[in-house]
Amino acid sequence: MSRRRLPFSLTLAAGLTLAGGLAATAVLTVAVSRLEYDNKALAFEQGTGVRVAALRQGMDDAVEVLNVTNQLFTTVQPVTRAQFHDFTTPLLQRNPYIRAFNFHRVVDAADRAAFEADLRQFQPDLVVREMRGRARVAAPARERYHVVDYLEPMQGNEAALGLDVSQNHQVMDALGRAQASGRAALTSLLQIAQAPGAPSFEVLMPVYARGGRLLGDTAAVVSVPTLANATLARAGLLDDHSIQLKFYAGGRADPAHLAYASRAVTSSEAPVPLMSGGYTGRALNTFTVGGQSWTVEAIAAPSPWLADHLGSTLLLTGGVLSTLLLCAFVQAAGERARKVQELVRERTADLKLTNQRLIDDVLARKRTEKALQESEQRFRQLVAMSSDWYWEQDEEFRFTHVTGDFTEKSGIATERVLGRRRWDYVPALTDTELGRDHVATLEAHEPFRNLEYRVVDDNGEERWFCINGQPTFDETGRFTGYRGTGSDITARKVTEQRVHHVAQHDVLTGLPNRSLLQDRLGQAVAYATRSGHQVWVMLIDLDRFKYVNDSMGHKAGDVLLMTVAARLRSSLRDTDTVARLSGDEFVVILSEHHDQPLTPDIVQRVMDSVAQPVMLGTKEFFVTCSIGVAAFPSDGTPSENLIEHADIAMYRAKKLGRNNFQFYTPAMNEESLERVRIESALRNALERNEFVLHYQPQVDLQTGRIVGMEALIRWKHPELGMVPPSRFIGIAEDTGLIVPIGAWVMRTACAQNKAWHDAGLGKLRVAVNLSARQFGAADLLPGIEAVLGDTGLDPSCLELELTESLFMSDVTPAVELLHRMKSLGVNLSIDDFGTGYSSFSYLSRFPIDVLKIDRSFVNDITHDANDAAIVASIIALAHNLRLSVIAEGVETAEQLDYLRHQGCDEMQGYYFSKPLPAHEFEQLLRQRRGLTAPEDEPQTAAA
Ligand SMILES: Nc1nc2c(ncn2[C@@H]2O[C@H](COP(=O)(O)O[C@H]3[C@@H](O)[C@H](n4cnc5c(=O)[nH]c(N)nc54)O[C@@H]3COP(=O)(O)O)[C@@H](O)[C@H]2O)c(=O)[nH]1
Repeated sequence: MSRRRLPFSLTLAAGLTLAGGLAATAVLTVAVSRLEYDNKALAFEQGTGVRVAALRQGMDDAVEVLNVTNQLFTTVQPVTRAQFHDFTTPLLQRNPYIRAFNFHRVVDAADRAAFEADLRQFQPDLVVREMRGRARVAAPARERYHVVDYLEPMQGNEAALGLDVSQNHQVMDALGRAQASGRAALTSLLQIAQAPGAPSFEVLMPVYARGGRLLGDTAAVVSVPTLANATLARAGLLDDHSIQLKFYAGGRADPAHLAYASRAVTSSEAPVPLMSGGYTGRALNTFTVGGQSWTVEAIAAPSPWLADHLGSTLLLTGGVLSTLLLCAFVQAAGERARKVQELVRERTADLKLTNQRLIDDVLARKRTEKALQESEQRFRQLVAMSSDWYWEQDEEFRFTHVTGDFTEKSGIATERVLGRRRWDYVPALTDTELGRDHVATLEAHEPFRNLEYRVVDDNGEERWFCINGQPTFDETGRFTGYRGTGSDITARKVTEQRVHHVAQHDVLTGLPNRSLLQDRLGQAVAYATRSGHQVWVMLIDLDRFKYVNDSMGHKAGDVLLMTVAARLRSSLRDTDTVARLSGDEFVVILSEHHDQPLTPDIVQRVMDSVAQPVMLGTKEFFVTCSIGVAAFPSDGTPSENLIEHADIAMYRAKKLGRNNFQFYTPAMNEESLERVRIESALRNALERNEFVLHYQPQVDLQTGRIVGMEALIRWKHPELGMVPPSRFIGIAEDTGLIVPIGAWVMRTACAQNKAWHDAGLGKLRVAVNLSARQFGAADLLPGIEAVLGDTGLDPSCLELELTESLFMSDVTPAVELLHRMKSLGVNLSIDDFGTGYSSFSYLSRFPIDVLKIDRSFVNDITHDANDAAIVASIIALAHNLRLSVIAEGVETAEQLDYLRHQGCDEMQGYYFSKPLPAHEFEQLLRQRRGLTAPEDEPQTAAA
């Protein structure tokens, strides 16, 4: 069998079987189909012949009946009406297709009247008539008439009585033919007056008198459909519709002369279209009766295709199915053969491959054995060279072998190990989760990697080992123990511990850093939650540390921090945590124990320990701190906010003058939030141009004239509204924002003053507040110089207001700085004088020009003798030192009066005017308003 394949995986043999089978089926089907057609044609031909013969017989029978009737007139002369009736009545009953028998009598013109009179016994007024169109009219006078005289049956045929047919060509033509042939003759199809629409013909035979004279003729009116149905019924074919018959008068199938048509198969009886297409035969037969030709058209009724081709269809179906089955069988047989061949081929290839592999395996095994020997040798050499050792254990995890240099590498004698389990000589292993996991791993016979544990070696020194192990099994799969390697990782561990310590501790002080602090805080909170005890978090911030750092150098700052760290540590219990958060900020975690309750004394103790004098170089230095305390859970602080709340409390402590401690309260949080809000808005205020300056006049008490003004900043915030300086100056100082803001104030105030000078409004002096941060800024002097240079303001018209606190820490550098400022030509004044240290000694060393008496003293001079005395003393002191004095916060005439009497030089206060926007202040100048002279009091010009 060929192995070639046809498309769609059909084998060639199956393809040939399919093609041959289908071809044979086709040939046989065509042959059988042809036979079926021939049978059908023969049956049609026979059926047609039977039907034509039956019809012809019917016609002949009709002629014969007429011949019988005509015999009556030949035999009996004259025949009476009654005789005619008696003779024809049984004939009519036997032959229902005969509609009527007639006797056409020949009537001469002379006999017409008598004839008509005779007829009137049947119908009154009857005359000889003829057909004109569809109407019957009296026949006109003619030589001879051919009138219907006897008529049977009369009933239903009355219309024909007395009818002259001499003008009817068909009747007269048939009569002529009958006379000529001596045999009955047929008319063609007639329309009968009494039955219009029913195709009929007449068969006629002449009647002669004994002398040979024509008396008339006998006629039978025959209904063709009745005749045809009767004859077909007689032949048993009336209900057989396999052939439709059409019966025409004449020699051809002319529809105009159709006399009869048998019933055709209706549409409901027709075969369904899919099955239609059977035999379609048609045949024409012509015969002559009574001298008249008749044509019969036979049409085979449509029949289902399947009925006509049942045999061939079955043959085709059977042939195709058999072919397909045979084809499938051949295909399956072919497939099976092919698979067997493929299998044989694959098996052969597999065998070859297996064989090759066996050969390769043998070679590989030899190579492996050799490599193993080499590897073993290398391994021994490597182990000897490396810092690792190799070990083996039995199925009970007892050491059975360690490499020779184990003791040298591990510091442990082999006797301490062999025959024992690992945890026998490292008992701590079973006390830890790591050790317990390890034992579980061994019992599960699973490999393990990088197990690190601590060992004490034979010299009592702590070492760290790292081991890896692999379970071993014999050839039956039984567990036989473990083997693996070990190494001494002590050096790495020490380094790791160092790194870990560094990562969690502050390098300078050695205290825990922020990261470790968080761990400890978590533990403390967990303990407090479990035990129901308190945890206090203290945030400690050194007061004025920045000053030490800036003025004495970072080394001094570091010494201070280390000293404070040591003091904090020693003032607390070992169980408390002291951590350095950042810079000069420390955090202490105090955990309460049932025998050691937490009290504010502990906080005070911490403060006291910090406040001890510190030697920085050769100088003794006093440092204080501010402490905020947050308590968990008593003050409601969530654990994650403890440091934050301690910070808020610490800030409050700072605000309250430093060197004190505060416990956190929720109200502080509000302040803190407000502070955060202000702080974030403040950062953008300058660039958004939200600041303006107001100017408050300073008035000479002798002349009553405005001699200067203090520039006071105002912040117009789009949402917060007008924010007073008391709400943001402190924050600006803390955040350092005061430096750029202060620079803006100085530049704006100088520019404005110069503009008023240029406008001819007097050579006024403008006072600008200088904050601590500005005072400490490195670019203070160049900044002032630049402003004066840029605005062109005379330096003597600028006054810088400083507070005493700026010089309190270390006077010497402050004096130097003031001298350098003074050398620029500006005026210097001490603001809020009397509220700070007010050390008279430094006043003599400072190059200042003005003392500004704080408004808290001025406020009470009229009803507090002390304040009045202080104010008088300040004025006297200033004058002694050749300083000018200005009193601020003057609100009443009484205050003004007292100040004047004490010789105060100038005043500033609501009594004369509140701080005013620039344009309003300018109006004041233009109006040249001033205080009235002392003798003219009360004054006139409060704003
Ligand atoms: N570093 C800077 N500090 C500034 C600047 N502008 C203002 N400030 C400081 O803010 C504090 C509050 O100032 P302010 O609300 O403007 O109050 C000043 C006057 O309005 C007020 N004053 C003046 N006369 C009277 C009075 O008769 N009665 C009364 N109750 N208050 C009065 O005193 C404030 C001026 O004080 P002082 O500076 O001490 O002369 C305040 O400390 C400002 O210093 C700035 O630009 N930079």
